[in-house]
Amino acid sequence: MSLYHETAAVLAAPSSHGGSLKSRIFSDKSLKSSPAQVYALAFESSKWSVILKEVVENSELLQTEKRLTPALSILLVHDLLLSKKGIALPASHGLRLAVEKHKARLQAELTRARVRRKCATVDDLRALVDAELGPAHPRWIRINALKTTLDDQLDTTFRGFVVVPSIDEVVASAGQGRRVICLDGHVPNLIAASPGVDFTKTEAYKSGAIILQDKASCFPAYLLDPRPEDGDVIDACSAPGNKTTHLAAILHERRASGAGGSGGAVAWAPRQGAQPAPRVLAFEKDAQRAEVLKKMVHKAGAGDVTTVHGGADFLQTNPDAPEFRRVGALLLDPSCSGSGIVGRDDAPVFHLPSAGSGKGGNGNNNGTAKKKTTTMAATTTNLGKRKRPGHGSGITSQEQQQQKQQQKAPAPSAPPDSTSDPARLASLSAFQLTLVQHAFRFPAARKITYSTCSVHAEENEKVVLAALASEAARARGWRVQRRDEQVRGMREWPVRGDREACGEGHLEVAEACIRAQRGDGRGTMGFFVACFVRDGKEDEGDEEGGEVARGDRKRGKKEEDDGPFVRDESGRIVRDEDGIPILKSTGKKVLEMKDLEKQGVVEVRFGGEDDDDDDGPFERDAQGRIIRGPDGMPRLKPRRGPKEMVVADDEEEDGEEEDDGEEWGGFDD
Ligand SMILES: C[S@@+](CC[C@H](N)C(=O)[O-])C[C@H]1O[C@@H](n2cnc3c(N)ncnc32)[C@H](O)[C@@H]1O
Repeated sequence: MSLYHETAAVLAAPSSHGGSLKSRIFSDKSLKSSPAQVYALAFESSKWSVILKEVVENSELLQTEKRLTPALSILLVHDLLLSKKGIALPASHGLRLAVEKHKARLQAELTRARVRRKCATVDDLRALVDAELGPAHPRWIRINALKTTLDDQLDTTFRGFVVVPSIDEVVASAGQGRRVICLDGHVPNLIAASPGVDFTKTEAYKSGAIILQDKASCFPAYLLDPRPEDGDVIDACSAPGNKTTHLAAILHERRASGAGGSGGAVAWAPRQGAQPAPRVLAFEKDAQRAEVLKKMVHKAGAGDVTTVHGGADFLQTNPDAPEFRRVGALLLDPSCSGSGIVGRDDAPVFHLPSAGSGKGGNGNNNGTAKKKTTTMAATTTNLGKRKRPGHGSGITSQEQQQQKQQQKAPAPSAPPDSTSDPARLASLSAFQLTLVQHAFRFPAARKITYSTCSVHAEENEKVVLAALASEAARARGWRVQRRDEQVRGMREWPVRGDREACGEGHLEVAEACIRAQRGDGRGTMGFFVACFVRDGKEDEGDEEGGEVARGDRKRGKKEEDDGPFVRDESGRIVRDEDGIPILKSTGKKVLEMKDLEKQGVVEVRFGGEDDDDDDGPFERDAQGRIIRGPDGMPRLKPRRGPKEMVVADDEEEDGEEEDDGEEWGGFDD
């Protein structure tokens, strides 16, 4: 069967089986054509189908060529008039001949359709069609610190890309054929690149030096902020492993920079020369998915620091077992409804021409569906939800593979398109709550992130509130990590939890929760994350684990007594926006973010959204390159004029910060 017949068949299949258009195509083992080609043709033709329907109807193609079906006519006319390569069939193929002999007439109808829409050129018309799809989604690329550095990647993979200061410019570049990148202002080592640029062919991608990972999906590991003195880190629900490798990369950077956290001391490796270095313990219940996880861990170079527990149910672990006595942090990213990614793969409506209508039929359509339109989409694709695929060349099968891996896996038995089913939501949230409560029981644990790619409060804020109210939380002193305690990028991220879902009595919890919304211009998918912390007066674990944890905190306490810097109640050094510790001697006190903003001491700037001047909000060196901190985070320019930061001379000169290995933490509290 030809590409065109296969694509027409896919578009005709009922969407109630197999999920989105993309997942149906890529999971269809019977396809002879490349799934990427089928998807690109289906998507692009659907995108143009309102216009092509007019062209086909007004040219009376279907009346003349009886062999053509309405779906085939749209697909073939699309390629004839709009694809650079033309119809992908041999020159003598009957279908190709049937359409090509009407080329002049079809071309003339396309011109009329363009003029009706007041577009001077086909490119203008293309821009109009693209604009109807809504904002494009940037390509998010995490630089894998286990294998490379941001600088190396800027010099290699991204050589020739223009660095722009805002995500808006990245998104806009989609329709301009430009190759631009923006260094993310919230998550270190993260780059947003022009939509549609295919990185899967690059050496960096193949070697694991760069990882395609949505920005929001980078929040949990960054928010958890694992530090060597935290000990081992559990990733409870790991496959395919993006967050696992992110955790490993952060730990690696912390160790490489010799930086500890609040106390500045590296607790594990150097201690009496005997303690093993902290590890990431990655659990994955599904044995098949665990294989993907293992591959990903290996490819990312995280194998040395990661232990994969494949086919292992995290809920069956015994938190008091000796192997977990050093677990100080956990990342929980359980199966969820996936409602935050619903629509990500959906195609535009596929409009079909009527076989009976001729000139004058729908000639005045102006870009939206008419009542008379036969929309196969009503039964074939999810209506109204749109997503552009890889721009231009279409999405590749490798990309698709990775995107599929990156998607939250619904519970294996879950039916597709059931992201809002109340019974399923209830069962998912019960499972999610159990998971959090289980994590609370790890004796040396001090911080836990909980995340989903769901938009439903039932799986998000409600789980957090229920977990906080549980006996397990109260017994061990778990609380939510407040916004002002979070790492800088997360503190400054503006989209917070659902206040209504939290209720008047829990607005601090809502503020502590972090959300990301698809389609709000920030370029992320729908996502949720919150962090639980405890201060550690309660249970400290078994003898050895407890002893180690106590040792670490003692060191922290000593530094608190000795050190010259202001610390927060968790013992972390309080810093200004440039990462400069605040001296006790200056008398500055810890303030709420809003107070700091009001006073102009802290400026909340992210992703270049607040672009001060021509070259963006970041500091640059003499060559114009953006200056970054050791964690890869671009350095923000200091405020100017009356908002200028006041930095006391002695703070700048004080070498103690770097001496005690605090440099890394410069941007994170
Ligand atoms: C949302 S996905 C995790 C995505 C992953 N964190 C990432 O960023 O690449 C959830 C995973 O948790 C696994 N899972 C669900 N319940 C589990 C359990 N009780 N123990 C371990 N893994 C579990 C699922 O099989 C699925 O692979």
